[in-house]
Amino acid sequence: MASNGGNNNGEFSFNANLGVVGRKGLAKIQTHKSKNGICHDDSGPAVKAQTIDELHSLQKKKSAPTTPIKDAGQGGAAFAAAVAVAQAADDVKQRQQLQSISASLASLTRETGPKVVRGDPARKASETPKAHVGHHDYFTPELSISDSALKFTHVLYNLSQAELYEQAIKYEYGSFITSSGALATLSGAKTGRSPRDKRVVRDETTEDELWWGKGSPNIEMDEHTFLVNRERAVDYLNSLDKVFVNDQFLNWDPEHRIKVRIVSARAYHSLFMHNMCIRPTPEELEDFGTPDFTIYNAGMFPCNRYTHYMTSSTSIDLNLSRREMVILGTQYAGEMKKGLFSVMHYLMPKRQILSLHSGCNMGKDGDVALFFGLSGTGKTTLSTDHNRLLIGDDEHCWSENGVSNIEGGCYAKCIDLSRVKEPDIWNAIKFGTVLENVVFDEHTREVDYTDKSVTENTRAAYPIEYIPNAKIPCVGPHPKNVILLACDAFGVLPPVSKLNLAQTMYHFISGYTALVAGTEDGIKEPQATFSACFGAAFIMLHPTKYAAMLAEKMQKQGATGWLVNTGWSGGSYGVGNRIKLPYTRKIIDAIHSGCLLNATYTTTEVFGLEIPTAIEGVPSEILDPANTWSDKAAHKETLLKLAGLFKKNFEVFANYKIGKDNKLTEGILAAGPNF
Ligand SMILES: Nc1ncnc2c1ncn2[C@@H]1O[C@H](COP(=O)(O)OP(=O)(O)OP(=O)(O)O)[C@@H](O)[C@H]1O
Ligand SMILES: O=C([O-])CC(=O)C(=O)O
Ligand SMILES: [Ca+2]
Ligand SMILES: [Mn+2]
Repeated sequence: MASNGGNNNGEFSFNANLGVVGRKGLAKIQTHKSKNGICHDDSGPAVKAQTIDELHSLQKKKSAPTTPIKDAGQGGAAFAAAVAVAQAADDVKQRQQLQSISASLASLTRETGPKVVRGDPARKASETPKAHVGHHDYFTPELSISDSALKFTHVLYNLSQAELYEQAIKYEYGSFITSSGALATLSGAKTGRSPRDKRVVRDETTEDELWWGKGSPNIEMDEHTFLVNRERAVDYLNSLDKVFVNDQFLNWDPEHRIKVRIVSARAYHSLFMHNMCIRPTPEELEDFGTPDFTIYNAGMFPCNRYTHYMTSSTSIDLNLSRREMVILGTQYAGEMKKGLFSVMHYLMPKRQILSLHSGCNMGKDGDVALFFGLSGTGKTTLSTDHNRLLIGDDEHCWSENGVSNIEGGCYAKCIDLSRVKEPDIWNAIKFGTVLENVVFDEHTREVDYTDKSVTENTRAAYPIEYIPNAKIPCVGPHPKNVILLACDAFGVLPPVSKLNLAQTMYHFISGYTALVAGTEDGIKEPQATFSACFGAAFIMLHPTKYAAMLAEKMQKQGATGWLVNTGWSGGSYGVGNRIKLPYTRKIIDAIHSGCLLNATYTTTEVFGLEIPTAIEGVPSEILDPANTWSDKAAHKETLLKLAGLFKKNFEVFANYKIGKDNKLTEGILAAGPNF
């Protein structure tokens, strides 16, 4: 620098002699003239465009037509005619699609739905491929009697992951691409579900069918209030520049597939559901028709606190007869996933199919295992097993045909995620995956999975095929093993126990887990949670209905029940430690292989659980918790305390009949702790 521009003082200056800046202004730059005297910037071939806009329009080609062109003969005229027919059919279908979306978005008090247009309102006219400007690109209802009906609603319909990334990054505050290619998003003020804001319309039908009252997750609301909230959500969505619409499926069993439509305000929500529901093929989408169920997700837009029943600014409202759900005042995407799960908990039992809050995988020989458990107990972690085929991680159906996954994706907890311990989940966090509420380095975009700054409930939502050994289609034969997972922070339940049918039912109905409450200081006592059927927040009928179905199916198929404690060992939280994941995996391996079925067992006091004396790869002394506590008196005291909590919880079920005869009921009541 100093040699060609510096002066003696080390300051920077221009030297006029160098010809860069002259006193009379800029010096002329000499260019080499070519033979004909015309100057060229480059020597490559020219682009086939006259303008910048035209150049950009060349970048994207129209997606392949989804209607297969049949009878396309060799002759040019015949081919052209076939193309025209196919295009006309395409036009009709696309117009029907838009009409259906307009109907979904219709206000119930106005005559017609909004005018809907396909595509991003920000899309430049010049970017619109010519072929797209057919009459199917928009849908205008006949009547326009209000200002809101005059406005167009832009619909971003079943966008791809890449398109949704662009939408999120351009328009949604808090969206970033992480170093592994996942989309990091923030779910806003809510980083978990709001069960106390979930309401169900109580009408003549649901009055008798559903479980109401103490212990039930179904908080009632009336039809009118539902319609008020529905109108609020629909008006909000129609007031936006654009809405996202996903048309997808639930349930891999083709006989019992449900068509769902999700209307949402955020690309994050659309991408989440794209990953979590079953993705239709282009052909299936063309013939989608009218959805069986529709979600209106208004996200951050709150409910009106002056509306009857509203006790916060969040409301998640389910109307089974209208087959609709409205979400107001929460952006937590899990509400959509679990809202649809509630719907399945209503629809499937009506068809004699059992809906299950469980993970599911299958061995190479076709042996299927279910993993029940409350949030954080290990359904996703343990069903994702490199040696087995993953059928699904969270929601399944058990029918006469066997098992089927309800979803098309997985939703893994990410807190303290380790590449070594959970390699398949780690590798699934790549392009297309939604990463909720994680913290990352501002420069490298490297995620720090140990960071709980936003929440402890950090999550990754990815399509199931991101797990290399996913079983696609996600169906399997009848289960051989039914594993009940409990994360016992009291540290008194054995790492594994073999259950008889009555015990399996007892623990299924109890639905126990105990986690350490939150991350607040000073909490030393684990908090026991009992959630019937390991998913009380999602069931719609009385727990005994699901329990009776499970008992019947397990009995018929000869499935074995197991209770696995993925929680504490060697003392309660604070003294002991969480059982090492590799040990739990060894225990699960022994269940799958059949080894554990033929092991030697002893029976524990109080809970009367059968525990094995040895398992390959697991230190034998940890198999009986009584051995691992140094303070024996504290162990006995804690054991009795937990047994008391079980007993108290089960009192409400004592008056219910389970199954066809009373034998099962009596057996189940006797299968609990004895002290
Ligand atoms: N011994 C263990 N067994 C299973 N999981 C363990 C164990 N020790 C630690 N963990 C951790 O516990 C968590 C289990 O979470 P997981 O996502 O599997 O829960 P889940 O049952 O699928 O819950 P949800 O229904 O909320 O999705 C994971 O973060 C896992 O790493
Ligand atoms: O629903 C959620 O947000 C997470 C989940 O899977 C559960 O709680 O069972
Ligand atoms: Ca899970
Ligand atoms: Mn779950």
